[in-house]
Amino acid sequence: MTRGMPQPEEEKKRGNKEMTFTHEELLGQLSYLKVFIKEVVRLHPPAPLLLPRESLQECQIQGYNIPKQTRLLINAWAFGRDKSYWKAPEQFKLERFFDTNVDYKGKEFHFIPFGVGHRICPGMDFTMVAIEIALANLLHRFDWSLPSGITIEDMDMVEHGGAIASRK
Ligand code: HEM
Repeated sequence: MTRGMPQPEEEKKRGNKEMTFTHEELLGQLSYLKVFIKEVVRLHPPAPLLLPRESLQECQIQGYNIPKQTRLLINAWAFGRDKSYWKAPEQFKLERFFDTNVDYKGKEFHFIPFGVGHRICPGMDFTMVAIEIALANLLHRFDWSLPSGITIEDMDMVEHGGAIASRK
């Protein structure tokens, strides 16, 4: 048991006897949750095009001439689904993160849901902890199921394009 977790008596009252974990089990589940959140932001970065940038001077990138003051959008959504970096990129697969250090902190350019470089999102660490706490509480406190008659296949997670990701 960890501090803050409901005590067995409390669990019994709620008729929820199976919800007590050893410290190791809890840590295992929390690492699983972290990887789960990583996979969500890989496939669905909340700011798919990051923030717009502007070139300060004329330059050439891969043979393309980029004039001064060109507005540049970086498609982080596409990087997260690039076949040359991710195996079966369209699949939601937690395993892809199990034995690797690939992270969203701006070192790997194919995984940049919070941007990269000196304008990287300063709220990144706060956000990831906040999502983890909120999700852990929702999962712990409620029994989740789809409404009757609805299957996973019926859930359409397709997003509409735009500055902020939301479902179509
Ligand atoms: C899921 C949550 C969030 C996502 C996906 C996100 C993502 C981003 C992205 C992609 C950028 C642009 C980085 C770039 O262009 O390289 C950014 C910038 C920024 N974010 Fe976040 N963000 C999140 C939450 C937050 C929170 C909670 C805060 C504040 C507490 C925050 C504060 C900022 C600020 C101030 C910038 C501008 C940084 C700069 O231009 O120097 N963000 N964020």
